[in-house]
Amino acid sequence: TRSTRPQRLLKAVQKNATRGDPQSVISAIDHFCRHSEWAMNIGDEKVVNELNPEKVLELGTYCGYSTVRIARLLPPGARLITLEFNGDYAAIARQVIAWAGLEDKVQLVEGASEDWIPRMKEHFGIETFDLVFLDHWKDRYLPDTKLMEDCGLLRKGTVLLADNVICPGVPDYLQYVRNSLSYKSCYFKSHLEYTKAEDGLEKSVFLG
Ligand SMILES: C[S@@+](CC[C@H](N)C(=O)[O-])C[C@H]1O[C@@H](n2cnc3c(N)ncnc32)[C@H](O)[C@@H]1O
Ligand SMILES: O=C(c1ccccc1)c1ccc(O)c(O)c1[N+](=O)[O-]
Ligand SMILES: [Mg+2]
Repeated sequence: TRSTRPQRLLKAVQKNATRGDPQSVISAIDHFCRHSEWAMNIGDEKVVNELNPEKVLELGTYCGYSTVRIARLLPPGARLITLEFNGDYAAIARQVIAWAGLEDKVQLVEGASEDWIPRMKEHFGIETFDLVFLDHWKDRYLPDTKLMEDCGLLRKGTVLLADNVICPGVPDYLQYVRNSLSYKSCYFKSHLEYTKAEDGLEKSVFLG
């Protein structure tokens, strides 16, 4: 049977990237997406860098591209937990993360955000997160944000970084973080990965 796009993306990484070199993994995936097949990775243009998080939560792993982008910048001891409920994607992502040599910084959990957000404390010993990257199905951004609030996982200063707030768009989430007195929100205009369509990231700081 025909291979899947994530399988072809992984082959491109194993062919073109150097084991243990996260930047070469990122470049190999960007090249694959520009010249072979578009894929829904955040891409190389939508970037916010001034963060120095110790505890990061990523919602939506897919093939692990953004996982590698974030984890490669984490200092020793810092860690990223990434949630992916599609088993096929999770299997590919594990191999991409391993190829980048970042297994020690990343915990990939195969499961749904709504099931695992309430278990962060008892299962991972995480009290609060410094950074949450929202990039899973767009109808989950708002309910999962409220769930994280209810579970006490956000502290004064926690940064929520949301992809695709314009394309495909997340109107209910945007309205919430931009109008809630509990967040200071700002928009980083960019483009939908590997295209000229407008998109951008919304950075929202939880005020407690
Ligand atoms: C856009 S892709 C993630 C892209 C990745 N963050 C990157 O930039 O490389 C969205 C992923 O979220 C996963 N997903 C969607 N809803 C989810 C949920 N509620 N819990 C866990 N994973 C979810 C999908 O299976 C898909 O792999
Ligand atoms: O929803 C799509 C989508 C819709 C239609 C076809 C392909 C992808 C998408 C597009 C760009 C993204 O950065 C992204 O995170 C997603 N997503 O699925 O979460
Ligand atoms: Mg996205």
